[in-house]
Amino acid sequence: MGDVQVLDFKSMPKIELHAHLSGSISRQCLHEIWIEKKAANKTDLEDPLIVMPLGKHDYDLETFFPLFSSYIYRLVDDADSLHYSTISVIEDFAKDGVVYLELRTTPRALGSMDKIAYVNHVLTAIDVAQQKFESIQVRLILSIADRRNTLVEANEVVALALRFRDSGVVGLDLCGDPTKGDVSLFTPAFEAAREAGIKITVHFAEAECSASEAELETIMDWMPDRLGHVIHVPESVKKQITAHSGIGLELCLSCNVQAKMIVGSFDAHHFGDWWHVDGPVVVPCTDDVGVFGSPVSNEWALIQEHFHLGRNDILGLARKGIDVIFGGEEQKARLREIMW
Ligand SMILES: CNc1ncnc2c1ncn2[C@@H]1O[C@H](COP(=O)(O)O)[C@@H](O)[C@H]1O
Repeated sequence: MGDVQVLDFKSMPKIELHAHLSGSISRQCLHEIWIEKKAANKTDLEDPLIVMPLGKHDYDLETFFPLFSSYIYRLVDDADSLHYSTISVIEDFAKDGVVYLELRTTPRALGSMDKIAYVNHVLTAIDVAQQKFESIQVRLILSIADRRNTLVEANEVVALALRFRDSGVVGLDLCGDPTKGDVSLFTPAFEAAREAGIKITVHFAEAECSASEAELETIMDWMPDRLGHVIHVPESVKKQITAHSGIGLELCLSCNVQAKMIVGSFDAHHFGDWWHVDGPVVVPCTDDVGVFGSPVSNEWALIQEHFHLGRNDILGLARKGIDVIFGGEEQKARLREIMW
């Protein structure tokens, strides 16, 4: 396909289904929050532009997860910064041409704000942002974000998803450092979610240590609607996925390359194995654009460059993503109208 873009990927109306809220905050936005807090004597953290310099995106799994506990969560730690950063993230996606966004976040208790209030604050910020940036519609997925959580903690997230299901929460996610924990502990929580009709997406085979057949079988038994990353998948499980018509695969190219989660670079990404397979639906996603620095328009440009998809392949693939959103029939109809 050469280096001529077949499409203006920024203008192309796009879907984004795998974006972690705290990892999607731009460094500029973190910097603005820091300036305000510094002036009000509310932080002793260093400037985010020093901690995470602009242009630095080569975080691997060892350096990536501590960014949250050691910095981002300590800066975004109250209602004002949560509100401001959520709106900023949505603005960035809207300006990149995303017309439907499923953000995901881990309910956190922040000072006097409990987890219920956290979800409420994020949903309020989503409402405000949707009014301001009319081209984008946003729904929320709640994450069980630490594989070391207890079943009680996981059940708490399921209860929150149920509580807020009529206010914009559409699904449940399992994420967190793949080198930690035993996912089978969460089976009752995911079974309860499924029985209640909550859509499920799970980080799947992200690292070799989280890709044992036992772990992947456990997750497949939860009957997830979508899988995230899908990297170290043994042949037997690949067959299972292929046979599962309509399962969504949220593939995050830049994240996987930057974090060295795959061997080799973009050309070696498993997007190449999956995008044309009948049955599963591949959706290119950013994961943590604030960290890895590649907006979803750029993910599409990388796909065109490295996998040589033509205009019709790209538009067809982008439209197929509509089938695996969690946002319901009304959103699907809207997207079928506006996507190219
Ligand atoms: C390599 N990619 C990834 N793999 C697994 N978990 C990830 C992730 N990227 C982000 N998170 C999870 O999302 C949280 C931040 O957003 P929220 O505070 O929830 O909005 C992180 O703490 C991590 O648990």
